[in-house]
Amino acid sequence: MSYAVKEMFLTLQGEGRQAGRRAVFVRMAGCNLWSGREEDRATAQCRFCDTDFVGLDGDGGGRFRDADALASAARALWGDASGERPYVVVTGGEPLLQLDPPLIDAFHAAGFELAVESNGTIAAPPGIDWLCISPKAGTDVVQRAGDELKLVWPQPGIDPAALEAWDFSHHLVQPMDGANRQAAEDAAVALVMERPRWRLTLQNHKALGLR
Ligand SMILES: C[S@@+](CC[C@H](N)C(=O)[O-])C[C@H]1O[C@@H](n2cnc3c(N)ncnc32)[C@H](O)[C@@H]1O
Ligand SMILES: Nc1nc2[nH]cc(C(=O)O)c2c(=O)[nH]1
Ligand code: SF4
Ligand SMILES: [Mg+2]
Repeated sequence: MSYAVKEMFLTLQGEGRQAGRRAVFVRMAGCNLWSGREEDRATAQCRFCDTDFVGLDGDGGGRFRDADALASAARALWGDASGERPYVVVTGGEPLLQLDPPLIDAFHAAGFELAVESNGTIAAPPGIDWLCISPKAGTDVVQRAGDELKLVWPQPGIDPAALEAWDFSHHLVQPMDGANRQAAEDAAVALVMERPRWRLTLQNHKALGLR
């Protein structure tokens, strides 16, 4: 099958337990919880998105005819830096709309360790090396196991205590960026102080002016 990619770039992973790590980001186009159009935001299932995932027009974006073409473009972005296994983060949009077993195999064949950032409403295929799930209030999260659960906070309608029962190695809380970011940071710190299972994660790339 072919793959619709908004953009592809080399940066540092900004968020979560792998923050600070050199990574190729592959941002898949499209999401199942929002059209990506501002006029639809107020009625979308996910209303706080900080990302443009519409179209194929970003740097390194396009329609890739098959899995090998996409994986080798990502591998070229990594370059010849040695000493660590190349690391790719597939995000979006919602990457599990498109990430299928042939693409997972192609990333591995290209030498990558594969991380995925997903909203958890689509079951993850096997073979992902690092799975981050970020639940959205009011949605049916079917993927309740993985490596890290990244809760954007505050989200009325989500009970952090209930999420502690899900099968994740790390429980992270990330302040919601937007008009109320200061209040969101305060709320995220308060959650950690109340429930020590949770650790704070900040969006380092934004503070650093990276993508
Ligand atoms: C743009 S989403 C793409 C992956 C997937 N659709 C998801 O939601 O997990 C990447 C990450 O950014 C987080 N995110 C989106 N908007 C945010 C915001 N306004 N503040 C903080 N994190 C946000 C998401 O929760 C997710 O963890
Ligand atoms: N540097 C950087 N780190 C990130 N971690 C998760 C991101 C995402 O949008 O999925 C992201 C992103 O957009 N940029
Ligand atoms: S699910 Fe992810 S990509 Fe989709 S609108 Fe929400 S944050 Fe954005
Ligand atoms: Mg982002």
